[in-house]
Amino acid sequence: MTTLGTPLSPHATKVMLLGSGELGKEVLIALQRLGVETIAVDRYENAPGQQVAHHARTITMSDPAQLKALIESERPHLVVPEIEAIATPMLEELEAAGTVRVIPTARAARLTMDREGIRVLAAETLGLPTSPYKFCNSLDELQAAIDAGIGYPCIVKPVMSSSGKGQSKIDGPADVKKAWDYAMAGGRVSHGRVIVEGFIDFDYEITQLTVRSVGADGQITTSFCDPIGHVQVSGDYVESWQPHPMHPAALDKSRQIAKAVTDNLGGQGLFGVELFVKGQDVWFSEVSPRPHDTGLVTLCTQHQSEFELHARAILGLPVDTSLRNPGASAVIYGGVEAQGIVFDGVEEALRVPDTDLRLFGKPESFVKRRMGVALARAADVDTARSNAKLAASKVKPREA
Ligand SMILES: Nc1ncnc2c1ncn2[C@@H]1O[C@H](COP(=O)(O)OP(=O)(O)OP(=O)(O)O)[C@@H](O)[C@H]1O
Ligand SMILES: NCC(=O)N[C@@H]1O[C@H](COP(=O)([O-])[O-])[C@@H](O)[C@H]1O
Ligand SMILES: [Mg+2]
Repeated sequence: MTTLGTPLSPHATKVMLLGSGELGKEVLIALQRLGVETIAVDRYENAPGQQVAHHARTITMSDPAQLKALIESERPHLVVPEIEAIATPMLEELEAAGTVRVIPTARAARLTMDREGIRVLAAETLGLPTSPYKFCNSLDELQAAIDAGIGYPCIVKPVMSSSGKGQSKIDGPADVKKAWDYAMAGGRVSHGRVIVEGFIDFDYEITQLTVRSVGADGQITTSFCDPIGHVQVSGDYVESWQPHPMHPAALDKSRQIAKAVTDNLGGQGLFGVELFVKGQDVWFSEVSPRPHDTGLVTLCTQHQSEFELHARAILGLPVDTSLRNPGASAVIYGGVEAQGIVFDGVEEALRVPDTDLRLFGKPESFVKRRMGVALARAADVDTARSNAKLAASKVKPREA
């Protein structure tokens, strides 16, 4: 049984988010609605989630000493990683010492912190279908891996990166050095190591949101959301929709893969399992042990968004993963490099029928930084997609 306290009192239930971007902001809001005291941590001041939490802290989360000092001084009941680049071995240490509970588990945070841990677990330990892959520490090793069987086309990614940073496709020998140099410049924490993956020529890709929560019998139970379809450009999501129609056999395989991975990672919370689908074949790509960017669409499609599902699941509360109506999301990029930008066209955007917006409030804009998202609900996914894209296109970020 879960007992919740009163924020800012001696009996508060305290939750600390490590990473407080657009996804964390929505989790923090969901937690606040349940009367949880929240601590938003990020690498820079005024991160989106820091603007809505009870407490804001700014540290280098990849520095184990800083992370330990912060957790020991704040003493949260739960620590919720929201990005990958965290000193996860320190989280394992603190969890093992009984200092804190990490969501979903410290081991899951470590395994998914870089591409190597999760890929080896999925492909080699669990035997799930994935793209062919090899890890490389130098340009020479990369070329050798491609020549020895990965072949062309292939995709190179820094082992530690997200949202497509440092990722590029190699179509032939002329692209190899460019891809290596780009990966070295683009990782979130520079490591000098990349994964090269054989290119999967999929029909479509989905995110299978999967929730591990406590059921009425006190046991962990797994529930699935309707599949989310999405489009990625340069490794970053630009559009998503729910539900994505699927052949029953492909859906069944997707859920078997999602169950196998999330059972192994364990703990409580929501996971975003990324899958490639061609006909009835399904490949595992990667998993976030936390809400997924493509799942922003659930803010307008489900009775409980992926953020509310995460909040409920981690607190041991019941969840409802059912779809309310079809919908879509479309990303709004900054388009400019500037601090404190302004957004024209918000009114025009919201005149598009059945739409909504999230402007994340990031203090600094970059050309390809995600600054907001348009959401649209409709009777069918096609209408929702075109309305979400239309609404997003009306919003014009510019320098103030
Ligand atoms: N082996 C592959 N074959 C074909 N397409 C791929 C492959 N790997 C990645 N992609 C494409 O690039 C996208 C991003 O890849 P991936 O999810 O590995 O990157 P990421 O940086 O972790 O992104 P995010 O953090 O947004 O999930 C995929 O969703 C897919 O569209
Ligand atoms: N694909 C992972 C993802 O979307 N993560 C989201 O982006 C934020 C970082 O944004 P930033 O790079 O603009 O600071 C993260 O904090 C998280 O909310
Ligand atoms: Mg991904």
